[in-house]
Amino acid sequence: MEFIFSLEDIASVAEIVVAQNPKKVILFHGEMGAGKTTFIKQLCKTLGVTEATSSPTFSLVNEYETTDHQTVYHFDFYRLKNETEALDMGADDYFYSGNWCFIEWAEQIPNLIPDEHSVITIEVLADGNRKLHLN
Ligand SMILES: Nc1ncnc2c1ncn2[C@@H]1O[C@H](COP(=O)(O)OP(=O)(O)OP(=O)(O)O)[C@@H](O)[C@H]1O
Repeated sequence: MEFIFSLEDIASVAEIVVAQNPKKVILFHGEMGAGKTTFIKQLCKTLGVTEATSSPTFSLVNEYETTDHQTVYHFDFYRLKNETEALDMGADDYFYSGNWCFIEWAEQIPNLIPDEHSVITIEVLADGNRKLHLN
């Protein structure tokens, strides 16, 4: 499933993505600045996170609660040194907890990703719009 969208349409794209019943562990692929964090923030809103969301670039993970008491974890492994560091912060426990796990730079932890996951790839188009692919 593929969408082309700007920031104006991001909420409707996030709604469609959630309606597709993706796996709860979702890997986000895309170059720096592609819009991974922006889309994850929107997904959080769509799921019912009301508090402000920010990038977990330094903390590795941020945790949010939705109004209907679902838990959402947002990971950014860009600065991770090795997979051991991810195990030390309890990555396994998070990934198999049954909660939403949105993971940026999962390429850094190839051996820790559960088999059951979805992938969202975001690409920047020449006109500045984004192309999102869900599988
Ligand atoms: N769908 C979109 N249409 C237009 N601009 C967008 C879209 N999504 C994000 N942007 C813009 O792209 C910029 C980078 O977005 P963002 O920080 O989410 O990228 P990222 O992929 O998370 O980057 P990084 O890997 O550095 O964390 C922001 O200025 C944001 O407003």
